Amino acid sequence: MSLALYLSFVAFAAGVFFFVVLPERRRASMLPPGPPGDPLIGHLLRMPSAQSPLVFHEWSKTYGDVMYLTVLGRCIVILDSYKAAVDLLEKRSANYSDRPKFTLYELLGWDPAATFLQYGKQWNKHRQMHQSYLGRDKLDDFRPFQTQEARTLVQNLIQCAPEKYEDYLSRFATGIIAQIVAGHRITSDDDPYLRISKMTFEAMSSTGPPGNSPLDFFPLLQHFPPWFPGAKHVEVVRTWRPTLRELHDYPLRTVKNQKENGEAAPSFILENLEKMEEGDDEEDLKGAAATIFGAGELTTWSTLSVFILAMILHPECQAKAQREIDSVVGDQRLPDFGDRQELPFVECILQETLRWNPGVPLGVPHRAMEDDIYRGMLIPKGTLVFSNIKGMALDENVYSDPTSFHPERFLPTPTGKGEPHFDNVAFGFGRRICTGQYVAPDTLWIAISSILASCKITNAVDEEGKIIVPDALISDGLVSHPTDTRCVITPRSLSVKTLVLETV
Ligand code: HEM
Repeated sequence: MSLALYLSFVAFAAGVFFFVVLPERRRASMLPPGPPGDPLIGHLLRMPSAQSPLVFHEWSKTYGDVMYLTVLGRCIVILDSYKAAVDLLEKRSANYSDRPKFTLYELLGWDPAATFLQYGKQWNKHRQMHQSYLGRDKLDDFRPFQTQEARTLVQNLIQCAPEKYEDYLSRFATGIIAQIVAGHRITSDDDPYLRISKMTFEAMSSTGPPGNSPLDFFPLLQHFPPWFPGAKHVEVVRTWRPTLRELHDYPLRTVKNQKENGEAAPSFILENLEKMEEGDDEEDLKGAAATIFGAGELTTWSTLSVFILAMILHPECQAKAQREIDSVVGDQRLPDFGDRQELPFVECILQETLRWNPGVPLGVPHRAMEDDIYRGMLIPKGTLVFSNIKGMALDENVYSDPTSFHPERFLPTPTGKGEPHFDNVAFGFGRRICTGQYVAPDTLWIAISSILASCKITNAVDEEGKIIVPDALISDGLVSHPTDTRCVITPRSLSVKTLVLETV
């Protein structure tokens, strides 16, 4: 080898070392702490297969509230404290308001959907549509039908067989969303919205949470046959896409017809149809409406199921809330929104339900648009940032005895512990915060207060007469749902039963 060649080789090696290896090492040394991973695949084999929010929370006790993982080269940060989530997702929202690309969900037909759209013009348009219809100033418009649906819910609960309770809780959630989106009131079991929403639920159950399938990691797999390893979701897409498209098409088609016939009730779709201008794409309205179904239904239903589970396991809380309702509302009527301020313990039950088992325990991932430095740690561009909402609920620095269901924690001291309400955590953070953040608590409150006022929730018994105590287990997935809510729901008294059945 000539000297010149040798020197060029040394110069090249030194260049690589100083300009590539050293900066990479320096970057790697600045990454947030996390459990050790494997070469190339990172934490793929170490990712929890179940109850990931709880496992991440345990890991955070060793690695801190900003924890770093990688899976097949994809960087992931888990935020396990409210402070870190606010510091990054709210205070630095200009950098953290993007979402990763959810290839499987897009192919399934969730396109365009505000929840999954990347940060930009189209997301902004959808967000504006949601905010202007679901804003705090619109709550009074929804309260009459929320109240009516809550009355129907208790009528159904006290008359149906126990195995139908979950169906009626789900129907209540669908009923509210159908009213918001399409001005439609559900009155029969074979309502098209019930059918579409049931099928949508089945579709989502067969895919798992967004961003988790091999298609999301390797989008090219969409072009492979379903038998190819990792491409089985191609078949799932084929099976379920028509259902998802029906969820997009049916509401707009129906409201348009009603509008032409002068029969359309006020709704999200009607308001936006009337605002539509030349050149506006109907697909945007379809997507924005379907997203309200997708994001608002299961979350509301699951939270109500958590409430039922809590009441089965904590009859003392149920009795205390009922005493409060009796003293404020009496037994001649059911609670309405005008009573909310006077019922602090019912409010605590709502907050504790949101905290004890948050509906969306790992949030929906945000995506860092540029490199960022936080507390001296590097969060690389492209990192998926998860808020561990469940972890925040279990933060012992904020909530005493956090695994217990203890609504009094929110009451001011000395009666309670003055701990912070959970509705500023449960709905996420920053510019991507849930657009149902105002309407959802109202829906939940009127359902919870109506159930407490009129129903007694007790343990079911098995064939041998033994009391069934459900495990407080929660399903995995984007939205978590109690796995066992077996109970018996009866009217609190004969007079309440008459009142409920006569109230429309
Ligand atoms: C108990 C009920 C609910 C819970 C716990 C919940 C929770 C959440 C959470 C944690 C997020 C992610 C926020 C983030 O990225 O930081 C979210 C997003 C979203 N939620 Fe909800 N939600 C509920 C009900 C609703 C309802 C009733 C609606 C509509 C009426 C709704 C519409 C949305 C939408 C559109 C997004 C995506 C926002 C975006 O990406 O810009 N949610 N929700």
